[in-house]
Amino acid sequence: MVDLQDRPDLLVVNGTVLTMDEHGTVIQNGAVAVSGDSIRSVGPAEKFNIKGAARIIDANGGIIMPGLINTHTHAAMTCFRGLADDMDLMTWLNEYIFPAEARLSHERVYTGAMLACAEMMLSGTTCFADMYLFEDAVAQAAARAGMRAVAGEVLYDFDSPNYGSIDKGFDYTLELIDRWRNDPLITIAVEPHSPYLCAPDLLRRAAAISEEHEIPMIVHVAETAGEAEQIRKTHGKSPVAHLADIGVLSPRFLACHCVAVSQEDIDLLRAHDVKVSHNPESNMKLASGIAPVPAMQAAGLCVALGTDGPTSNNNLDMFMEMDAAAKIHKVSQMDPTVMDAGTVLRMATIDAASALGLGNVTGSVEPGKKADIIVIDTHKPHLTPMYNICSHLVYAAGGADVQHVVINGVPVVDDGRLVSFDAEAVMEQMEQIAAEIRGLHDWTAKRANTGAKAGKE
Ligand SMILES: CSC[C@H]1O[C@@H](n2cnc3c(O)ncnc32)[C@H](O)[C@@H]1O
Ligand SMILES: [Zn+2]
Repeated sequence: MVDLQDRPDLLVVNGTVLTMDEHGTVIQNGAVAVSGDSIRSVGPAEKFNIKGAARIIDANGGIIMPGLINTHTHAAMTCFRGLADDMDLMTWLNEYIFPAEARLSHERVYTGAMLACAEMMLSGTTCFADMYLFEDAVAQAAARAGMRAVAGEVLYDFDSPNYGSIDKGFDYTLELIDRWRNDPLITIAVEPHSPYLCAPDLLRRAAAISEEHEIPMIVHVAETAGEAEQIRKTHGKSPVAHLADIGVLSPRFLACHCVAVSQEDIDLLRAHDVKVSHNPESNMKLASGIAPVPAMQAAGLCVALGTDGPTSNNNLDMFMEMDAAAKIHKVSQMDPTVMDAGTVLRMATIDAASALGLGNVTGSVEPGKKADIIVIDTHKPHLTPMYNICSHLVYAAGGADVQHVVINGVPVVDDGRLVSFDAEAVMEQMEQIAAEIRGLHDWTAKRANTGAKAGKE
């Protein structure tokens, strides 16, 4: 018997536990005991006194595993999902997204982020890293929803609709750090947008804050070849070499995308122990390219997964992201052995936690870690039979198969229903925001994706 002197607050039983610990331990008919916000013990079910638990979650023969971690998104961009698709990054940003974002407010970002939290929790994501405007609203939304989040206000060289000039942007970031310092769910990061929108001085100031407060620094890096070209023209080197030269790379630096990087760039990233967030669906949708992830992993880099914002993906489902990550590199290298399912699962769990500096907090089902746990219902036609758990999770399962979600010891999705807040009310508020956005412009006049040319409309 596992020594459970006190009654656990929660016992998750009757499932296969995929721990994602360093040995890749899988426990058939396992159980996980939770006390307060933390995992107390993990093992075969027969070692637990089931009657002793205050609350029981029955996994019903399914999979008990760590919650998925989305290492790069712009959650509140749910406000603009589907507003503009099928165009390149710069057209999309300059002609559609920036004009729409000029009307953002704290309240709208809060609603957009709440909606994103509902979508993420229902599809098994327990933690996300966010970069956006009015980021205090995102932190408030995540805390209210009961989600773990790493949140950072975007910083760039021009005036922001939130804080105005860059000095105020740094003040805003420092206030966020102060306000959320002891929060159980929220970590603040410093988040300059990218080397193409941030001068070296801004990037150095951000790096100093990251170092002083020991918080992540999250930056878009080498998302497209066009961006790399622009940096080469301005600074005479690649975006990664430029960042290394100005002295801002560190183990706390999370570089998002890293599509347009060379082997020398990869070696530089490794030398500084920089972490990478890979966003394959966004990179495909915006035709940005394919990040050389197998080469990064071969060099020993920690590469995690992220969806990017819900306007460039267009969903926040990490199961779909895992599927895409596993397949895109196979076809690009014409080699089906690259990016196997187990590797991809690590990128969405334990490697993602490490990339965010949360490796001791979350990302695996192990005693002492916070109880961020999901249960997958495998009693479904598309998951029967199950020869290999990792294979099913990456190639066959979807967010809709998530049955239970526990974050920081609190059940937030129960039998497929969100229980931590009223998602219906948030959807109604979002419809009001959308009505105003629709009224801003004749968006459809510019849009190329109506299918009209093909005679579909
Ligand atoms: C990310 S918050 C700041 C700013 O960036 C815009 N943005 C959204 N997605 C992307 C992307 O993939 N690359 C670069 N910039 C992006 C967002 O709309 C905000 O204005
Ligand atoms: Zn992004």
